[in-house]
Amino acid sequence: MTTDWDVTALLEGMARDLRPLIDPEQTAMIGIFTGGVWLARTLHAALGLQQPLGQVDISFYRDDFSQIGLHPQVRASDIPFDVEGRDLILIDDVLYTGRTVRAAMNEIFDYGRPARIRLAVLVDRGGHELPVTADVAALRLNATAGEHIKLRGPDPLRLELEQRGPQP
Ligand SMILES: O=P(O)(O)OC[C@H]1O[C@H](OP(=O)(O)OP(=O)(O)O)[C@H](O)[C@@H]1O
Ligand SMILES: O=c1cc[nH]c(=O)[nH]1
Repeated sequence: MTTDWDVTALLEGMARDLRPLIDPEQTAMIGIFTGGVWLARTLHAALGLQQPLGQVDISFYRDDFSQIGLHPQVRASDIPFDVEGRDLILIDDVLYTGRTVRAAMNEIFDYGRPARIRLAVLVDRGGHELPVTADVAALRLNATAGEHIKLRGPDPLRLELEQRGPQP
């Protein structure tokens, strides 16, 4: 697959696709640590959202928490607006199995019951294990099990393809 990815252009595409889905006064955005928060900062500004940006760290909510233990850099989640009845845009860098998104939604529901959650990701790499789909994805790939798509940053943001497992 081509790996000549321009993250700035991909972010512009995400903002363009999100614009018709939002009400800048009411819609709120939440980024998932770490890469999702980097992207959400740019998208939040580009879309002129008036609710403050939220962030979630799903380390304690993962369904494989007991297997992988605690991430060395756990940060507190911060949702500085009322979630109840609100339209939310959840941002992450990569959608793979869908377990991170599921965990993020579990955490968000601890704050209240949103009216709607839409998911926007930089890359949907395929391989979903849960019924989670992205409403907006700048890139949709069919990555193999041995390929890992990694967002590095925050400045500059770079999207890289790494080989981490057995080759097909
Ligand atoms: O759909 P999933 O199978 O849950 O995978 C997607 C997640 O994997 C990566 O996070 P990772 O846990 O590797 O941490 P990172 O944010 O530090 O890269 C990525 O940032 C996504 O959040
Ligand atoms: O390719 C992948 C799979 C899971 N998480 C990532 O960040 N990239």
